[in-house]
Amino acid sequence: MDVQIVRLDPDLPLPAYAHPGDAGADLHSSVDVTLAPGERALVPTGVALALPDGFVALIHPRSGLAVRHGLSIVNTPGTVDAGYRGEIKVLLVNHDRQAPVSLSRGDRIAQLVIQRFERARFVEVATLPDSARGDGGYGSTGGFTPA
Ligand SMILES: O=c1ccn([C@H]2C[C@H](O)[C@@H](COP(=O)(O)OP(=O)(O)OP(=O)(O)O)O2)c(=O)[nH]1
Ligand SMILES: [Mg+2]
Repeated sequence: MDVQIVRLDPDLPLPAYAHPGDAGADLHSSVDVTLAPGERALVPTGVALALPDGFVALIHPRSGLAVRHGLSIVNTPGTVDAGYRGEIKVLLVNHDRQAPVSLSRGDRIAQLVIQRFERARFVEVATLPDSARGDGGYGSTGGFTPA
């Protein structure tokens, strides 16, 4: 599928899939930034998209940065609406308790997953149909015993 993209920062690479079959295209930081433990920052990526109607782009964290540095995204997954024409930004957070995380311009900081979605027409009813789960949730099926 073609998706129109504008490079707001001419020297940065476009988002790219690392391997055939990957769901996420990596987004690059357009700035150098250091996050202290617990700190968050809205990091620009230097690109803007025009998604076709019926599609959404979700901004997911990268697992390697999460494992190695405790780096995640506050509002994960971030939602990029089809009608949004502004710069895509990533709200990074450093969850590490001790170490700051330094990112350089050009680093791959997050990944963009483009999906189709359904638009609901909310039909109000007095009662919902029965289901096997009912209102059970939040661990109703059991969990695990921590070691
Ligand atoms: O991580 C994100 C989340 C959002 N956006 C952009 C695209 C999205 O279409 C727009 C609005 O996002 P969202 O709906 O999550 O934010 P909101 O707080 O509801 O703001 P608004 O009132 O503008 O919808 O901001 C990003 O660039 N990165
Ligand atoms: Mg919104």
